[in-house]
Amino acid sequence: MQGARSCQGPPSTRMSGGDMAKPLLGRRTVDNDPNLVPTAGHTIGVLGSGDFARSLANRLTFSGFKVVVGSRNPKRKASLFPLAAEVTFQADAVKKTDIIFVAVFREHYSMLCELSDVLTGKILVDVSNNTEMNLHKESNAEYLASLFPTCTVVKGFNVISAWTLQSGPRDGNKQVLICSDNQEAKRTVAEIIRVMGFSPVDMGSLSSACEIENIPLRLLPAWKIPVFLALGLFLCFFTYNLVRQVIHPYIREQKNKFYKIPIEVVNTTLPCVAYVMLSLVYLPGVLAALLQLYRGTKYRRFPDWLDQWLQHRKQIGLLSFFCAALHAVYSLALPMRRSHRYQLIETAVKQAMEKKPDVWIEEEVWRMEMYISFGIIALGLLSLLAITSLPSIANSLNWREFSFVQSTLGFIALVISTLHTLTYGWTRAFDENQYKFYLPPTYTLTLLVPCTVILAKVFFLLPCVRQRLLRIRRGWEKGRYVKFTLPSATGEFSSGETSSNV
Ligand SMILES: Cc1cc2nc3c(=O)[nH]c(=O)nc-3n(C[C@H](O)[C@H](O)[C@H](O)COP(=O)(O)OP(=O)(O)OC[C@H]3O[C@@H](n4cnc5c(N)ncnc54)[C@H](O)[C@@H]3O)c2cc1C
Ligand SMILES: NC(=O)C1=CN([C@@H]2O[C@H](COP(=O)(O)OP(=O)(O)OC[C@H]3O[C@@H](n4cnc5c(N)ncnc54)[C@H](OP(=O)(O)O)[C@@H]3O)[C@@H](O)[C@H]2O)C=CC1
Ligand code: HEM
Ligand SMILES: [Cu+2]
Ligand SMILES: [Fe+3]
Repeated sequence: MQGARSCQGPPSTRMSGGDMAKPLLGRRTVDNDPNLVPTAGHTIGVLGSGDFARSLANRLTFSGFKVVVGSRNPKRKASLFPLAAEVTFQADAVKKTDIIFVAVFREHYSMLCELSDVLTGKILVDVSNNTEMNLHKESNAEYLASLFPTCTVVKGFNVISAWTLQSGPRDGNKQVLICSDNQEAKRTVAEIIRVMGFSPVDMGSLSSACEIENIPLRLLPAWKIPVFLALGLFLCFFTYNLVRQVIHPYIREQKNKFYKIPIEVVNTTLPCVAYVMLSLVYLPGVLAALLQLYRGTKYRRFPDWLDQWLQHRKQIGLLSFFCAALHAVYSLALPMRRSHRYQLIETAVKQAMEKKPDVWIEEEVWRMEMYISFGIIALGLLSLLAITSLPSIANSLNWREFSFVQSTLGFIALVISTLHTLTYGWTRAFDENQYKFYLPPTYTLTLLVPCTVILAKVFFLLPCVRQRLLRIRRGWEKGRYVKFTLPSATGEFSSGETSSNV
């Protein structure tokens, strides 16, 4: 595979693997040649004069290296580089150094072939990225290695953006993942990375290059489905609330209520999304348990959709928390608004004219005290879940503690959110005036899934169901007449002990 496209050297000098690479490169280059210890003052080459080359040259000169840039058109590009950097022709630049960053796109690698003679025995650092995952058969770095078999290729820097390079390692990600088949070359590049203020992370041999090249292409992969779910729910509920709160009064009573869109409509939509998403975190667990009860075994795979769902619960939960937090802030802002002040004055004037001295309604007062308190507690619990999902915190908890917070406290948060919604809604579901265009109040819609989840969880607590579920999770199977006794048949131990994160 390598030989076919190589544009360098006779076949006998080609290296096919890591170990064979060593004698060719020669220990000379790293250990015995004092010029090659990559400390400040050493000359480093950069091929290409684009954005990345420029940032790289900047960072390298700031770090004390001498930089020589190889361009096809050095006269035109020289002004773009720091004065300390020498900008010259590609072949000229390559001759002046032993470590060369190849800052051109993969598509143009083959055009560097004319340099193959001067490149012999040097270290090439491949910094390239692809536009798509697995676009090519082999990684860019392996392709470069196949074109220049007498060079040592080190993959690195592709996970760092030109911007991060420019602004220095204080902002953004500090880690530079590198890999190579040649240990010494890798050590040399790692040292340069360290001098530049980043931290090198050894990813092993050049065959890892593919993995490293895919990293910058992954845009929050686990978040895609949850984010679309949240956006979809938001859109549904937003439209529904818009119709009920704005369009209905406009059509039926010619009243202009468009001012409600930025805060009131959003603040009915966000909590609904938060609440439904929270119930969707606990629904797949219920479905999984039902499936296990029905099948009478845990040794069969869940269907793919359920598997996917179980794996996305963290992201769904965190998005739910995000919406709930926004909802809380929006709710606190409700009485700040000018419209609210006008309404207060309006009702006060009305009451004065009707000569009603006391407008205190005990039931309404209690309802509000209750639902706000429930909301605050629920948000508090969700914050706890969100905090424990930070890797550093999660690592400091043992498995039972983590599962207690995530599974038990999370479910309690769902129950309290339900109380919050119920006390907020109160008897409104039975009030005909609340039905706009026959559409029921929004909160009644949101109750469906959460209440199902809560009822199902209560069902699992029934002793007979619980026993069976516990046995199944301990490996018991329906129809296999294996004598099986639970260590504690009375159900002494908590469910946390027997469940595992699927
Ligand atoms: C703000 C927030 C942050 C979150 N952060 C995280 C997070 O960091 N990490 C994370 O994982 N989740 C996170 N979540 C999601 C959620 O809290 C967890 O997934 C939680 O463990 C789900 O609890 P559960 O009781 O439904 O499921 P689990 O306790 O996971 O059980 C689910 C189902 O799996 C099956 N099962 C359990 N044990 C076994 C077994 N031994 N063999 C076979 N099947 C079994 C059962 O059918 C069970 O019903 C977060 C949620 C929120 C709201
Ligand atoms: N921009 C970024 O943030 C990052 C970029 N990278 C990687 O760095 C490499 C360079 O990217 P970037 O600097 O953004 O790209 P640019 O398009 O800005 O620069 C590419 C450079 O390649 C040189 N080049 C050499 N041969 C050719 C040729 N035949 N045709 C066209 N150009 C050629 C050109 O320099 P000249 O005309 O002087 O010869 C040109 O300036 C890519 O592999 C990219 O994936 C990696 C991580 C981040
Ligand atoms: C500090 C925390 C919270 C406060 C102060 C708060 C406050 C409020 C207020 C004032 C309302 C009424 C909104 C209106 O008048 O239109 C409301 C409704 C609601 N809240 Fe909360 N809440 C909090 C947390 C939560 C949490 C954690 C959830 C669920 C995850 C939640 C879900 C809901 C729902 C579903 C409604 C009904 C929306 C509707 O249909 O109009 N709230 N909350
Ligand atoms: Cu919807
Ligand atoms: Fe070229």
